[in-house]
Parts: sequence; structure tokens; C-alpha cells
Amino acid sequence: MAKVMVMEHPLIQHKIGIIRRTGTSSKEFRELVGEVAMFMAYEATRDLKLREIEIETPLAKTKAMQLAGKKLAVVPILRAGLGMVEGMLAMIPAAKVGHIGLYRDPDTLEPVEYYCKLPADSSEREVFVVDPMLATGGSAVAAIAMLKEKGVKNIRFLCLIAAPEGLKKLQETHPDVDIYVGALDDHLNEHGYIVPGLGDAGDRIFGTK
Ligand SMILES: O=P(O)(O)OC[C@H]1O[C@H](OP(=O)(O)OP(=O)(O)O)[C@H](O)[C@@H]1O
Ligand SMILES: O=c1cc[nH]c(=O)[nH]1
Ligand SMILES: [Mg+2]
Repeated sequence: MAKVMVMEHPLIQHKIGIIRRTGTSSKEFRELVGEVAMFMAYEATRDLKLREIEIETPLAKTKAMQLAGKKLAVVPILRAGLGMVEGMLAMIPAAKVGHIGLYRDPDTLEPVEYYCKLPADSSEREVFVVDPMLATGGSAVAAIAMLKEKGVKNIRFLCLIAAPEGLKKLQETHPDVDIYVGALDDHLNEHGYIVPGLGDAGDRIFGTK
């Protein structure tokens, strides 16, 4: 079964507390989503493999560590996932970036696909799928299925806020995908919004409502 890691770091919890507030402006919201994504990238890369190499400092030859495993890619689910990309890249600047376009139909709550462009060698990479919100789980499940259809095998999912319903669906559908959650919320309302949540992440990042 997939590993679920709910972030405990006080800085993450503090920043998510500000992000949630109605009075937080789009500018602050965007900045804080980026900062939380950066901290989450740090947590989600803890188990990357290292190898020992020999280097030369100005004073002596010595052994040093170097990342040894697969190359990395960040794949935001459009639109709201875009808000997490810069923060992720601040921690893993050499990662390639793919994009998956999905929106949730407001009536059926089913994800509708409209775009997919991935790095050519994605199947060789460790892929970090990012989206601030995991609500019903439909979008994350569909995005990960799209990646698997293209041969991607190593996938992790990162979100700022998850509902228990979405977490369960993602775990059950993709048990091989580790999930990193900023905060685990209480429930979904009748419109599929996370409660207490933060509202519509895309609208708040881009100021579209
Ligand atoms: O778990 P789910 O029930 O699928 O809901 C979560 C999805 O809903 C939001 O996107 P939205 O459809 O609002 O698109 P947007 O990012 O373009 O605003 C969010 O960013 C997720 O992608
Ligand atoms: O609470 C929610 C649920 C889905 N998408 C959002 O942006 N927010
Ligand atoms: Mg939205």
C-alpha cells in the first residue's frame, strides 16, 4: 500500500494556516503556496539514493555524496498545480517539467482532460505530480493513470490539502504511489469542496474569481 506522509513541520502548518484564510490576497497566496511546495519537496526527496564519489577541494582529495538514482521530473496538474512548480524547482533545479491539463466538471465532479506534454524520457524519471488540492481524488487518479499509460513507473504525489475521500481513492487506485500531504482535512461538502480547505485553489492563485 502507498505510503502517506502528512507534513508535521511547524513552518508548513503555519504557512498553510495563512493560505486558508479568506483575507489572504492572491499575491500572498501564490507566494505561500510556492514556499510550502519548497518545504514539501524537501520532505518528499528525503529517500533519494546517493552514491559516494571522489572529489578534490582546494585542500585535499575527499569523498562526497552525489544523487545517484533516477533523474527527476515535476508534473503539475493544470491550472492550480502550476503554483507549486517554482517551489519544487527551488529544491530540485535540474528536474524537467511536464504538464497535465485537467479540470473538474462542476456538475459531475469528473476530471476532463485537455492537455498532456511530458519530458521525452519521463519513463526513466522519478516523477513528482503536484496539485494543491486532493478532493474527490478524480483529478489525481486520472493524471497518474495518464502518466502510467506513457510508461512512467516511479510516481509520487504532493498536495497541500487532502480530503479523506480523495486520499482513500488515490491510495486504493494507485497503491504504488507515495503521497505527501500538507494537511489532512475533515470532509468534502456537497459540491466536492474540501472543508475547511481554502476554497478554489486555481482561482485564488490566479485571481480569477
Ligand atoms: O480531487 P478532485 O475532486 O478531482 O478535485 C481536485 C482538483 O480540482 C482543482 O482543479 P480545478 O478543476 O478547479 O481546475 P483549475 O486548477 O484549472 O482551477 C484542483 O486543483 C484539483 O486539480
Ligand atoms: O476544495 C477544493 C476542491 C477542489 N478544488 C479546489 O480548488 N478546492
Ligand atoms: Mg479550480
